Amino acid sequence: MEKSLPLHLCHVSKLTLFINRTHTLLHSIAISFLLYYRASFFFQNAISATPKLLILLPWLFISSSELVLSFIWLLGQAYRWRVVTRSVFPERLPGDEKLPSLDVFIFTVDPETEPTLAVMNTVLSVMAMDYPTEKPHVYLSDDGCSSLTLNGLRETWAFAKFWIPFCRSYKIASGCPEAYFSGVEDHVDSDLIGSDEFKTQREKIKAKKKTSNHTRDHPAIVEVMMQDSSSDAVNDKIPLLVYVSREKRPSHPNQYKAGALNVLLRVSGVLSNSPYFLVLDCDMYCNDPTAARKAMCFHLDPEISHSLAFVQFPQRFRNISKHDIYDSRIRSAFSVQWQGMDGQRGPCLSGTGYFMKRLSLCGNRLSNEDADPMKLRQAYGPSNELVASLCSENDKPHVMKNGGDTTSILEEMKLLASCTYEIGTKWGEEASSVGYLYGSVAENYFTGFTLHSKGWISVYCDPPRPQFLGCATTTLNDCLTQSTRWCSGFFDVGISKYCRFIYRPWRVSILHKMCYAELALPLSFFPLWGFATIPQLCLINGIPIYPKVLSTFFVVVSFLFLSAISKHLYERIGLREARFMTTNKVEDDKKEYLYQQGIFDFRTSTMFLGPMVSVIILNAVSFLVGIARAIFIGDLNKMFVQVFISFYILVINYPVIEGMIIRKDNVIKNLKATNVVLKKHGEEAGVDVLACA
Ligand SMILES: O=c1ccn([C@@H]2O[C@H](COP(=O)(O)OP(=O)(O)O[C@H]3O[C@H](CO)[C@@H](O)[C@H](O)[C@H]3O)[C@@H](O)[C@H]2O)c(=O)[nH]1
Ligand SMILES: [Mn+2]
Repeated sequence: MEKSLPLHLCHVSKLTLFINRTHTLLHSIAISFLLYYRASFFFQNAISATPKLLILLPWLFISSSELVLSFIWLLGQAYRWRVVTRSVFPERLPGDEKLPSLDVFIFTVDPETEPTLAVMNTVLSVMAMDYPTEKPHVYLSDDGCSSLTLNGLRETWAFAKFWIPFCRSYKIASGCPEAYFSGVEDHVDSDLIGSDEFKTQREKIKAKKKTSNHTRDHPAIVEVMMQDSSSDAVNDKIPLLVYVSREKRPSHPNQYKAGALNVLLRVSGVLSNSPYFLVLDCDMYCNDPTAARKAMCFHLDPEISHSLAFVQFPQRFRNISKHDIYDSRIRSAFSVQWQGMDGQRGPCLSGTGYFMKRLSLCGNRLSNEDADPMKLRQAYGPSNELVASLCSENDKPHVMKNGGDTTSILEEMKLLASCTYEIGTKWGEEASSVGYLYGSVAENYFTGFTLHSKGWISVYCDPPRPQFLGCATTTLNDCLTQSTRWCSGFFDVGISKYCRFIYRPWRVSILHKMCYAELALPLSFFPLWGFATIPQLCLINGIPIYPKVLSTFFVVVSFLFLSAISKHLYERIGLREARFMTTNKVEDDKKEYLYQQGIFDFRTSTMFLGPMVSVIILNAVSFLVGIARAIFIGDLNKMFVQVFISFYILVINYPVIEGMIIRKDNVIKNLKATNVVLKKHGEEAGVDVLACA
């Protein structure tokens, strides 16, 4: 009886479905009216007199902006079409002995920006997961090849022998020591911290830290930490822990995280070969020991298991402030888009916090007739051990435990982690089924996308307690660096032959295609620039480009504005709470203070600040000109929408204006400097513009 109960349920809220679809319908009717209004202008002008270029050009620009925005909006509706949520029942899983073994991959690259202590906390948190003692195997990939990280891992191994039995015995809610002990800092003796002894100790540690290798030219290093088989009580056993630093040579491209992922796929293949693996960024500790069991509720469900590639958990962050001024929690992705995609073939691969089926990346095509060792070697490389692991039954105990030859296995793993191993093989090759794909800095998006194209599905699991907690980017500079990397990564894929609409178009539904296309095509810059400059320049020059107040089309424009804003607020507030430049995870007290207080930190490059400041100056000028026109010429009726747009842009950018004019702190230095430079350059141009008006 118990067995027939489902392991998970999928809910579709009828109310949300109704609201979303009605909104889509009404909004698209209004858009059609607006497009009709624009088209009729060109039509009338074409048959009447020849329109002046000065009027035609802005109309053309604003019409194309509206067209592009409508297209983006239309793509975005795919997320709203069928939003699903899921619940899981880990207590209904089969007994511990029937659970599959699980490899865990953790990645770190630089001990300077990714503090070793935080990485070790992540390692311990997964080692302490509530999963049968011998089944998880934890691998740490260190792309920085730092002795600090390796020594840290050795220490962690020693500490784990005490920590993990403690967590198991007392059912500690989070296996991350830092999270568990936080609060203890309050009791730290401040006299001790001020003492000379403390200072000398700190300097010693600092000096030790500097001895880290951190090089881009080194051989592979692999170290396996495991208990001897004679170990005592079950509760005292701890998972296998492996340190891997792949070989790096300046002459060989390292393929960033995708390269590191493929090395761990191979190394773990010969050592533990678990049928599933969990991928975590170094800052994402496991916040709920039952996370793996929750994922198994999907992977072990016979109904979907054969086609399920991965279970994605949302990225949640431990350092989000009340105001969250930079939207560091990435609400649209994890609260709207992924749920919407889950109603189709499944969410995107988010890079961290997911449980992947090994078969989907290694050996998808391995039907019996294909399992020719020669062919396998061509695809997977020369390692016999690896080919054997591909052919063997999954879930086998790892080789070393069975008394295998330790040295030869270590040598094999070093071969698998060498930078020449992939030459001539199919690793990372586009459209092969071998490993993570190269060619985009957003390896997660690219790989997830091709998995979906090959017919695999994914599910999104978002339980109330965050399963994994990471460190969000909390400075403007980091947020901009991160989104630039993502956009260029997505765009690389979007404009390649892997464009969602042309790559294997028959494999996925039109709605799922639309979701992927919406992410891959960063077109919003075009309407954004259009709306931030065209109505304003026209206002300054006295050219009306929107309907008069209280005309029929004015109602259409107002409806579109209110409909867009209210839907946005409903989703964000009402509903629920090209080089891989890694983000900084060091908590800087001053920056952290600003973020927590909701104070914008403008210490970023003028490349980002320049456009922002110019737009604000333009909108301020056009708003003032608009008001002056209303008073002296009395044409507010014709110009109302344009005056309103300028005003609205100024209101939503208030923090920048505050930084430019009111604030005196040094955090806004760059902004002030940009402002001064722009003013100087703008003065002459500004005179010209005003002269035209
Ligand atoms: O050459 C590299 C570069 C990065 N990393 C690791 O990749 C992870 C993600 O890097 P981070 O700087 O934190 O980037 P984020 O923007 O936070 O990462 C998101 O976006 C990436 C794709 O751009 C995905 O790979 C990540 O999983 C996803 O969390 C970190 O653990 C790094 O240590 C490596 O192992 N090797
Ligand atoms: Mn990160």
